[in-house]
Amino acid sequence: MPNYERILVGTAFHTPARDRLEVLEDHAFVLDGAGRISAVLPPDAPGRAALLAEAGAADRLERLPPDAFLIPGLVDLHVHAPQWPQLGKALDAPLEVWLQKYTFPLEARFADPDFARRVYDDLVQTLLDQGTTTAVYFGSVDVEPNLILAEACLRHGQRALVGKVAMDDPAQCPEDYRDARAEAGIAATRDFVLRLREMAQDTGELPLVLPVITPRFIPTCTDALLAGLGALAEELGCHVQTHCSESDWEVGHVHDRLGCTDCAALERFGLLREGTVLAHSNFITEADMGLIREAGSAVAHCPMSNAYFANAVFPLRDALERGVKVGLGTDISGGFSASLFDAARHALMASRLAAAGTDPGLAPELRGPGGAALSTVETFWLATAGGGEALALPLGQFRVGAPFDALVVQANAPGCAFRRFDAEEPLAEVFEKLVLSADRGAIRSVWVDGRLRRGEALRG
Ligand SMILES: O=c1[nH]c(=O)c2nc[nH]c2[nH]1
Repeated sequence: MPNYERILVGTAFHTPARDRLEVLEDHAFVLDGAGRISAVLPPDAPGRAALLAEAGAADRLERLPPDAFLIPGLVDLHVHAPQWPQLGKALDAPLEVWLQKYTFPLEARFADPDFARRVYDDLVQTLLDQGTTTAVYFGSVDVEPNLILAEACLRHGQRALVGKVAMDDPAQCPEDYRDARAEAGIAATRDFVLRLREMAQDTGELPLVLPVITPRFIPTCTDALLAGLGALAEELGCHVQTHCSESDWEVGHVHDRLGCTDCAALERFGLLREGTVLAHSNFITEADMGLIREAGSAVAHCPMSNAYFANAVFPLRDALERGVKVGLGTDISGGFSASLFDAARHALMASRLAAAGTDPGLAPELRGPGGAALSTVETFWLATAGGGEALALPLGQFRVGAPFDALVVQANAPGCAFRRFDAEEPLAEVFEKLVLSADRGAIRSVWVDGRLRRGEALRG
């Protein structure tokens, strides 16, 4: 029998492949002392009854109540932490105006550590409450507030990748909110990566918080900064994140300046790597998809902010069929919801509109570009295992050896639309209802790295 620290027993849903739902009915999830899954035992596993009896006697057993279900924790690939105070504000402005008028001045305020502490403490707790067990954060330009953000993630137990935003081009960045020069931005990024690694090192094999090298996007970064950060990512072996091909203005800017697409430029600068997360990528070409796939990079699909800033719909089906790794981002605060469930539902709706077309004046066969819309199973996969795959980390599904990052989702919670009236309702249908209707009120507890981080412990 496996070594164990805790055992949870209940019915779980996960998607080990993009189009495959697995219902693990009445399974026992055995967790080791490091918070990893050491075994997943079906009801008829030999020796299971004795193991559960022993764990119960040792007060190490938890059983899900009726109509509660385990799912993998949600992976949000794109969050701007310092934009939390302006969620929902000013989204009618185009991207380039929104950045200069609202966003850069707000991000600059995080140089005040008290403000950073107050906002980040609230953000991390709120995202955990919404079921986001892994968040990939853009921070701000100054180093210290990003360490405050990392510290909040460690304290509350949220898995995170945290990036110091690098931006140095005086033509696109405010005087008082940018890296002074390319060399200064590279040195500050190095300092941040090393200090964060030191802060997070004692949390086991896979540190709870990782650094991510974060050139904001090509328009705000000089060539020297982009090349220097590419070399630094290689030297330090870091994840990378940036925005890519996100709007007509942005794509035009890159083309006029560098004579190529964002992806081609990022590849040249050494920034397309395994574990690179490219937010948006709405205008990527077939050749760009090949570059992303070959590099092992991934797209953070952000359907909410795309609806405001993109002027187009991300070609999700095409990207998936060409083998591009894709996960989801809320894109707080270009996206107006903190919930990755909302992001998943917006991805589903965007894919349906893209598939069917939107012009009622056209005959149905002429209206849409064709291609299949997302299924509910694929939508859930994007929010969980797709995010893990994008980060090249063992997240988003219940696999032996993986950290136990999970949510207990309760049907019939007061005030919540995820309902179940019929105990005979097939579990695959309950799963569909969960994906499309569960919200904050249905999330009963949140586990990260095998530890309960939010909500209530269950009884053995
Ligand atoms: O949605 C976005 N939010 C941002 O903060 C940003 N910066 C560059 N491009 C961006 N897009």
